[in-house]
Amino acid sequence: MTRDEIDALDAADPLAPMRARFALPDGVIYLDGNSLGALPRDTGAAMADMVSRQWGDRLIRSWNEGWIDAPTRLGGKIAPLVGAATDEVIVGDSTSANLFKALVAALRIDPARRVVVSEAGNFPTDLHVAEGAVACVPGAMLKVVPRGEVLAALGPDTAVLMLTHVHYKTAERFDMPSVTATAQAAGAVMLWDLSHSAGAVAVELDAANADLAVGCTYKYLNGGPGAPAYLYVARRWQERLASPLSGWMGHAAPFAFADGYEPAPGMKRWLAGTPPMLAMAALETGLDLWASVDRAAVWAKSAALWRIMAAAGEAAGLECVTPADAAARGSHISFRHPDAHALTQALIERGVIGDFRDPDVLRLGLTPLYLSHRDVWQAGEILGEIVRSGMYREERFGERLAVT
Ligand SMILES: Cc1ncc(COP(=O)(O)O)c(C=O)c1O
Ligand SMILES: Nc1ccccc1C(=O)C[C@H](N)C(=O)O
Repeated sequence: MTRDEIDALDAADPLAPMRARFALPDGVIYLDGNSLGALPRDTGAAMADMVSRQWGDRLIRSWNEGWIDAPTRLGGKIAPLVGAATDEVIVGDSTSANLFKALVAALRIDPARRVVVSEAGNFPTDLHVAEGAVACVPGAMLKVVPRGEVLAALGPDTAVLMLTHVHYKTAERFDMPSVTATAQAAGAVMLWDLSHSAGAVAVELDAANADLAVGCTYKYLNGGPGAPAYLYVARRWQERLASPLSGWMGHAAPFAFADGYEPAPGMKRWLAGTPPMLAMAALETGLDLWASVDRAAVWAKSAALWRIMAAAGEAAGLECVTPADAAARGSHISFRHPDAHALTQALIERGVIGDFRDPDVLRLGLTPLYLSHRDVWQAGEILGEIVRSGMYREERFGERLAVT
């Protein structure tokens, strides 16, 4: 594509005004919003209000002025982004903690079903938490198989199939409706991790008849570092499942201060402790940005940005490990290269921030809310220059960072 064609795409982009809603540093093309989303301009003021007015002035009265309902209110704001009803999503804890709650609850449905099936190479926390969850349920075990074998691994002993919808490394996307149907036909419950999906691609949990889902909010939802995660429980499960982390905020009447636990109706039972209100304030600002956004335009732009970077990678002779079919991938693009770490560092030196995924993947996040077509095109030009010049082989790019 020529630069004029790229500029024409930006001129016609209905999402172009969203760029001004984010505070991005000058001289940086940020292609890591799939790891830590950018800072919305309104977040600072919202947090200042939270600190000085809500906490400082209103003090404990704030719990009755919007705080106590924040987990369900924010869940309701995430719901349309994942194709759920507002009363099927709650915000709280981390994705890891929500995975644990969902897995143990699913393992308790039927004592004859004791196996959690998942994909080798899934995001590590999913597998690590599953290891921990099966250790808490007598007789339970984890079966991790290659991606192409997950459906064949389902059997009469499978309690739950746990998969990440869009793969963190390759961006490969499972077909949610058909995988969910296959798991359920085998008698298993389907648990999706939507961390790389929500805000990046269309997700229709209810239409796919999903059972359980979790996801993080600090990537495409721009909630801030370590922002609270979310949990989805399909309505038909809500009165049948209970959280193994039976804390007082999930009690039917927390302020009755009873000794015995009685789960709250609906999604509130999945809360454990007190919601982190400072973090919730930042997250709510990120979520509110989505209210006015045409989601179909976001999914279409994700695909268009991807094609621009794919063309640049191809021109530079890079091996793309992300599927070309837009329906079979998420919003990021990954290239395999033996010097992927050095390439990532060289890009960062040139102002293009992407990331490296061990052992050999350069991963570039293409967030449609705040990236222009020109940004992605320019990043692609810089990537081509770096590859062709071989400058990434210079010694200074050899040092490994602790957090990549
Ligand atoms: C698929 C997936 N699951 C879970 C997580 C993270 O979980 P947590 O927020 O608990 O660290 C990530 C990324 O951080 C992820 O990519
Ligand atoms: N939470 C983090 C903290 C520090 C550095 C990265 C992360 C990520 O979120 C990584 C991301 N989940 C990934 O798909 O690689």
